[in-house]
Amino acid sequence: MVRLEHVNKYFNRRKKNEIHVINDTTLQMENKGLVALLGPSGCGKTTLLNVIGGLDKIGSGNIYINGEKLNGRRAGKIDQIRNLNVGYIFQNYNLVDNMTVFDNVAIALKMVGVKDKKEIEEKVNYVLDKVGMYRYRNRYADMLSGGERQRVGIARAIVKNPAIVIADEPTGNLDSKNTLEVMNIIKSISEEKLVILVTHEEQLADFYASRIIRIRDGKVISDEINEHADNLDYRIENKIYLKDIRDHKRLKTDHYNVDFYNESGGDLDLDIVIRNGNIYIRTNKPGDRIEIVNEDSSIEFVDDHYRKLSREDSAENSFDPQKLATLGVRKYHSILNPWTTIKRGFKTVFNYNILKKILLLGFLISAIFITYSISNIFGVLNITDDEFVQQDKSYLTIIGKKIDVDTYLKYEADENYEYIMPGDSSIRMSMPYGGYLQTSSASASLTGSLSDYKKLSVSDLEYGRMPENAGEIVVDRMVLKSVISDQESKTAGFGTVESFLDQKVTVPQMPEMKIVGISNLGSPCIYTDQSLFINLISNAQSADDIQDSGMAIGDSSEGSGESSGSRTILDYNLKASSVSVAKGSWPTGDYEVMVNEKNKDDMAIGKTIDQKVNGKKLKVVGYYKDASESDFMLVNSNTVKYNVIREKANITVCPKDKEAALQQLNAEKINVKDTYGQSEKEYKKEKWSSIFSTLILAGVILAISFIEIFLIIRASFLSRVKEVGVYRAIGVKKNDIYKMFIGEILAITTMASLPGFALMAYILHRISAISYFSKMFLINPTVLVLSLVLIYGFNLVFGLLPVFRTIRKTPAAILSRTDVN
Ligand SMILES: Nc1ncnc2c1ncn2[C@@H]1O[C@H](COP(=O)(O)OP(=O)(O)OP(=O)(O)O)[C@@H](O)[C@H]1O
Repeated sequence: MVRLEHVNKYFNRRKKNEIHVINDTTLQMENKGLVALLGPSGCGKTTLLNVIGGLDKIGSGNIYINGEKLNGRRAGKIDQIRNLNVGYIFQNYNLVDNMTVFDNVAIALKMVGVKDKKEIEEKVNYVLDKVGMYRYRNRYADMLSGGERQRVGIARAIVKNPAIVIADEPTGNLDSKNTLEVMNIIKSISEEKLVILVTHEEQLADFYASRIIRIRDGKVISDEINEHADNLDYRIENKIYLKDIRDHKRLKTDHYNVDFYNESGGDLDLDIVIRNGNIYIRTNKPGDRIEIVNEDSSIEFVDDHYRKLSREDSAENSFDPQKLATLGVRKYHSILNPWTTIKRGFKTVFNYNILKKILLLGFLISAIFITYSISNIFGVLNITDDEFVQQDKSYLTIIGKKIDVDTYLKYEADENYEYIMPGDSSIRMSMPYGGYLQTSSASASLTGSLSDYKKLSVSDLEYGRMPENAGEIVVDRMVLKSVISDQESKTAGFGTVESFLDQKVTVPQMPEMKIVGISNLGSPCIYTDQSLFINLISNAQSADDIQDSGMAIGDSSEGSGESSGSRTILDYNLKASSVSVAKGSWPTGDYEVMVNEKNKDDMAIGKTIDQKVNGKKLKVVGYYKDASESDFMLVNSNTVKYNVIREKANITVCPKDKEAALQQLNAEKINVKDTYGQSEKEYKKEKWSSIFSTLILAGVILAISFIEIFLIIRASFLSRVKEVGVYRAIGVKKNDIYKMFIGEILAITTMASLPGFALMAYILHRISAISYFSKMFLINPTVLVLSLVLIYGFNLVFGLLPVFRTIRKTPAAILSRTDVN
C-alpha cells in the first residue's frame, strides 16, 4: 500500500525558475490494481513516481510504502525499503548494457538476497519467458531493440515479486505492437500487485487502468475508479488488414495467383520477372518504393478486418506471481563480495576498447614516475650514520685549545664518567695483508674511535667472541666497511666483514693484538682494554695526525722539545721485557726518564735534560741496553699520559649518562660538544641544502603523476556516470557501486601500474648498485611498500572521487543528468 500525505516538492526552490512540481498531494493506493497517472507533459508525473519509488526526495509531507515511512530516512534505508517493496520500470529501460539479459534480471534477485543459483535461474527464466525474452537471455543488453529492452526492464522489475510496480511511460518508446504486448503484461501483473503507471496515452489508461488520477501543474485534479472501456481501439501501424482495403484485384491462371490491394488509389505499373527461382520486380512509376514482406520484416499482412482489442485478448498474457514468491525473509543485500569485486574489475578492464587500453599507458608511466620520485626522495634523505659519525656515539668532547693536566685529572676523578681520554679518541691501527703473495707487504689501515670493550656485551657482536685479555680487540663493522671499500682489501681477500676475524693488528711499539669479535653498533669503534688507551693514543697514529711523524716529546706551547730530532717517549713497561737496565733504575716516578746508554755522555744520571713534559724537564734515572739499538725515552705511564694530554686539544669523555653530563657541563659553561648529535645536525644541514633542488624536482614529478592519474580516471569516469545512474536507479547499494569501481581501479593498477612500478624498481635497484647513484636512489622494502601504497592509494582516491561526487546525489538527480546525454 502506498500513502502520500500533503506531499510537496519544488525544483529550484526560491529561485526565479521555481517549480512547485508536487503540490500538496495526498493519495492512498491499495494493494492491487493498475493506477494510471495522466496529465500533460511537464505536470510532474515522473517526479511523483520518483518520490514514491524512493528515487527522489520530497520537500515536505510524508510518504509511506507498505507502512514504512520513506521520507526523512538516510539513503541506505530508503534504498532498502524501495528494493524490498518496489519494482521500477523506466521509460528508457535503464539496463546495464554490458550485461546479458539474464544478468540484468538476476541482479534484482541478488539485491534482495536470493543466492541459490537454481532459484535465480528458475525465476529469471520464468519472467523472461513471460515477457517473451527467454530466447535472448544470453544476449548483451546493448544488442536489443527498444521493445526487447523494455521487456527485460519489466522482467527485472517483477522478478523479485515486489508489492508495488512503478512504470514510468513504459511504452513511450515502443511501437504499437510492442505497446500492446507490454501493456498486457503490465495489466496481468496488476491482477495481484499494485501497479502505478504513468502514461500520456488516454486510451491505454482507459482500457487498462482500474483507477485514473489526473494531474495538472503538480496538483491532483481528479481521481476516479475507471469503468473499463471494454475494447481498445488501438491500431497497430505495422499490421496491414487486407480485408479493409477495398480496391482488390486478383490475377489467377494455372500458373499465376497474384493479389493487388491498393489502399492509396494510385496507378500500379510493375514488371515482374521470374528467373532461376528468383523474383525480380521493377516499378515503372518514379517514386514508388518496393519492400519485401517476409518473416523478418516488421510489416505483417493480416488476411482479416481490423477489430478492436477485447478484454479477452488482453488477458492472454497472464502470469503467476506464486512462481516468484520467495520463501523466507528477504533482505536488502550487497551483490558483490571481494572476490567478485576483483573478478568483475579485471573483466571490465579486459573488455576496454582499444582507446581506453591505450589510456592505461598513462598509469604505467605515472607508476614509473612515482617509484622514481619516492626512491629519489628517500635516497637523498636517507642519511646513514656512516656518512658522518666519527666517534663512539656515547662520547662527549670537551673542547679546549690545550688541556692542562690538572683539569684532565679532575675530569678523570669525576664519577659521572666511565673513563676519559685525551684527544678525539680516534686511532689508527695497521693490519698486514699476509694472505697473498702480491699483497704480503701491504697492510690495511683501521681507523676508529677508541672504546672500552667492557661496554660491549655478547649480543652486540655480529661475529666472533668477546676479548678475554688485553691482546684481543673487537672492531665495529663500520670501521671494516671503509677498509673493504678499498679495492686493495678485496684483492687481498678481505671482501667481507667476517674475513677480518682473527687477523692481527699492530700499533708501533705495542704488542700485537688480535681481532676476536666484530660488533654492529653503528659507531666506528675499536674496542680494547681501557688500560691500553694512553699508550695506544700515544703510539698509534690517529686519523688527525696522519701527516705528523708520530708522538714526540714536547710541549709546543712552551716552545721547546718538539723537533724532528726528538726521541719518542715511551712507557717503560712496554719495553721492560726487551731491554735491560744498564745503569740506574727504571723510571717509576713521574717525570723520570731512562735513556739508551749510548746517550750517557750527554745525559747524566740525576740530572735533568732539556726535553719537557707538561712544562717540566725530565730527570734521567737510568740507562738501558737494547740489542735493537732503539733510542726511546722510557718514562712511567703517568708521564706518557701527561705528555699526551699536553699534546692534544680536547678531551673525550665517556659519560655514564650522556644527557645529564651534557646538561651539567653546559651549566658549568664548559665548551662541550655532543659530537654525534652535532655532526648529524651539521651533516644534515649541509646535505639538505644540496638536495633541495632534487627534492623539488622529485616532488614536481610526483605531482605530475598524480594529476595524470586524476585526469585519466576522470576522463574514463565521465563516460560511466550513466552506468552509475542506472545502478543507483535499480537500487544497487552505494557500497556496491564503490566496490565495482574499486575492483576496476585495482585491476587497472595491477595490470598497468604494477608493471611500471616493477620496471622502475628493477632499474633503480641496478642503478643504486653503482656508487655514483647509491646516494641518489634508495631501494629498500620501505621505499617499495610506500611506492606501492601511493600508487594504489592515489589511483583509488582519485578514481573514487568522481564516483563519490556522483553517488551523493539521489538516483533521480543522477539520471536527470545522464538523460541529457
Ligand atoms: N531535476 C530537475 N531540476 C529542475 N527541474 C526539473 C527537474 N526534473 C524535472 N524538472 C521539471 O519539473 C517539471 C515536472 O517534470 P516531470 O518530469 O515530473 O514531468 P512529467 O509530467 O513526467 O513530464 P513528461 O510527461 O514530459 O515526462 C518539468 O517542468 C521539468 O522540467
